[in-house]
Order: sequence, then structure tokens, then C-alpha cells
Amino acid sequence: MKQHGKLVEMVDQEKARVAVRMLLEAIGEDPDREGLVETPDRVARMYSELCDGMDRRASEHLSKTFAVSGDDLVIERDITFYSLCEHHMLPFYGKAAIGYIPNGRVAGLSKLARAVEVFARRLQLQEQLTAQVADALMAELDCKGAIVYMEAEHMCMTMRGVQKSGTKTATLARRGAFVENPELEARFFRMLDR
Ligand SMILES: Nc1nc2c(ncn2[C@@H]2O[C@H](COP(=O)(O)OP(=O)(O)OP(=O)(O)O)[C@@H](O)[C@H]2O)c(=O)[nH]1
Ligand SMILES: [Zn+2]
Repeated sequence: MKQHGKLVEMVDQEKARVAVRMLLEAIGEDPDREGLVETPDRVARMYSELCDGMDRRASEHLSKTFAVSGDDLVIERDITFYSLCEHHMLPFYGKAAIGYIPNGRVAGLSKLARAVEVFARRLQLQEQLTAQVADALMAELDCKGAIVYMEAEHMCMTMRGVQKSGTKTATLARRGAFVENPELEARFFRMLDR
């Protein structure tokens, strides 16, 4: 599998295997017991997958665009994403909504979701993830404005630490026309509420 081959190259598999073995020992486990023998290898491969976005650029997905005549708001909502918080390396996951005002060209719909993946598949802060998607839309689509809204649950807040299950964190990034014209932002949220 081409993709698999590429992923394995990206993360230092040997280093990751050694680290996971040490971690198992550190928590008092026996890394040689039957159930754990393959775990360092599995976890190393898992990090290749979860951090796949580090090796990718949003431009890979957003550079191909299609001409349109209108410049009305385009929204894609309920884009599920999974990321890892950079403080605990635990998952945070939720949904993103993207809106932008085209400037004569639009991206393929799937490419907006792919752009989210590029930034989610790495160690992140939710605020930064939200901002990076908005910046990529502005840079790659040359659009008049972009807005990104994300709602996510952070496992580091639910299964450990403060242990507040069900807590959701919402983040917003506005660029261009969405900063200049508050009515556009209000329209975006009205459309999301429908
Ligand atoms: N702003 C922001 N904070 C995050 C994100 N993900 C996790 N955090 C927070 O990062 C903070 C790290 O705080 P620290 O005091 O350094 O670490 P800690 O002792 O493990 O903190 P607790 O989680 O409160 O137990 C915590 O408050 C987390 O809730 C994120 O995406 N954005
Ligand atoms: Zn965390």
C-alpha cells in the first residue's frame, strides 16, 4: 500500500517502538507478555496514522479549484475530525463547520474536509487547528473571507484531570470579509442553526 509505506517512513518507527516498550515498563507492565508483544509495533504504526497531517500541505487539496460566477457564502458543516492535544497526547474530537466567500473560484467539497484532516492529524491545540484551517482557505482559495467553527470534546478533560465528561470546547476563526462584516458571521451561524 503506497499510503501505508509513506506513513511508516514519516515517523521514526524504531524510536517509537523503543519508547512504547519503555513506557510499558514504566507503568509496571511486562512488555514481553503475550498480549503486549506486538503493542510497541502497533502503537508506532498508529502514531504514523494519527500524525499523518504533519507531512501534508493543505495546498495538496485546495490548489485545484473550479470557476463560479457568484460570490455567495459556501458552507460545509458536520465535518468530523479527530486530533491529539499537544499537552497530553490524548484525543480531542468533534465537528467543524467551514464557510467562505469565493472570489471567482471554489474548491471541491471533499477537499475542504481533507484540509481539516491535514491540520487535525498532528499534535494540536484546538484554537490553532481552527486558525490554521481558516488561514489555509484564505491562502489557497484566495477567497474574500473564511470562517471556521469547531466544537470538540477533549479526552484530557473527560477521562483524566478535571474529569468533566460532556464538556465541549468551541473555537472560532474569522478572516477577511467575516471580520469586516459582522452580518456575514451572523448569517453563517443562522445557516448552521437550520
Ligand atoms: N487552550 C487549550 N488548552 C488545551 C487544549 N487541549 C488541552 N488543553 C489544556 O491544556 C492544559 C494543560 O495544563 P497543565 O496545567 O500544563 O497540565 P495538567 O496539570 O495536566 O492540567 P489539568 O488538565 O488541569 O490536569 C489543560 O488545562 C488542558 O485542559 C487545547 O486545544 N487548547
Ligand atoms: Zn490535553
